[in-house]
Amino acid sequence: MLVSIGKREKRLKNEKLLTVNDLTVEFRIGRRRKIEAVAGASLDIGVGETLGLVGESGCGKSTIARSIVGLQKVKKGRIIYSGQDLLQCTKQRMKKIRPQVQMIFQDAVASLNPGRKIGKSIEEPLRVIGWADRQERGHRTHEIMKAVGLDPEQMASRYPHEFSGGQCQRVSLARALILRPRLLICDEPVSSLDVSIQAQILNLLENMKRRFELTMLFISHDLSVVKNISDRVAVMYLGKICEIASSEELYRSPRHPYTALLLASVPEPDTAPKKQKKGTFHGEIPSPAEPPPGCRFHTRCPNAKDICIEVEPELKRFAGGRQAACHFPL
Ligand SMILES: Nc1ncnc2c1ncn2[C@@H]1O[C@H](COP(=O)(O)OP(=O)(O)OP(=O)(O)O)[C@@H](O)[C@H]1O
Repeated sequence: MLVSIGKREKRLKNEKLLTVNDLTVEFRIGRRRKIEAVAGASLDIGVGETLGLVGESGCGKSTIARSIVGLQKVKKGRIIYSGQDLLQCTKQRMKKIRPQVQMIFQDAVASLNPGRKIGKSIEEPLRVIGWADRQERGHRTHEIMKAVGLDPEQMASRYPHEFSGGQCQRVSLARALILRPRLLICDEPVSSLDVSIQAQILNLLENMKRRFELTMLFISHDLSVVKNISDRVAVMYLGKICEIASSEELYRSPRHPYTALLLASVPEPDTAPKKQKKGTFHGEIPSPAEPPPGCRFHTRCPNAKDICIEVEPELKRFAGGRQAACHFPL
């Protein structure tokens, strides 16, 4: 039987596993222009917590995720994992930490080698970190395939093209979990799947979270997906975090006008009684190459005043621990 991570020390829920502090990531566009895809973002995730990260396409969600797993060069900031700054660690230290922080992506099919059998793909991370014993690798592969709902006898020797999108996402989850990570980053893991399959994968993620005592960062542009799976939610706009609150509070009473408009723009299910729309966005998202001064949201904010154009609001903490970066919080 697959042994869960029960032996790990039980930690207090309010202990932070990950703290991202003032993270700034720049991309060079052509020879002269630069964009700040992430502009001083800060967030933290408690041990055993699921933090949702939402925002419109291009706001910097994936760039934060890629920075945490070391796939992205960072200009400035700190990424503290279990008390250690990942941006300052020695190579030796990073070799130990990397297996503990794993990521799954939106396009699971593309993330698999089409010429490699599924069983071998799942086993590969163990080989990479130096597990020499073939039998042990095989055993763990077998067990993790069962855990994610893939029949090892039937499926280990098949190729990715024989699998559906949902099954490929199960395979990438198995590849991530085989290393027994503590932190799992899910970057839009269900966005390309049919709605019925989305529910299955979300349930699987919840089960795996309990079974392996995972801490999760769950990224999606879809607020309804994030709502159910997250304990807390961070909202991002144009490279900045504009609000962080418990999932329940954020959806019940958003404090940042951007969050409120995002929530109002979620389409009602066909069966829901028709309500009057609470508000809609006006204007386009500005280019991250030329972000507006002051509050980056002021060009689209229905409540903007002069100060919003001039002074950038800080991410302030309110009673109950929720945070919002707005001069006139709702
Ligand atoms: N390698 C790159 N080179 C140049 N610009 C990039 C690169 N990667 C991302 N960007 C830009 O950085 C910004 C943030 O991108 P990012 O992918 O992090 O956003 P996102 O919120 O995850 O969006 P999506 O949901 O569409 O993936 C965007 O303007 C994007 O075009």
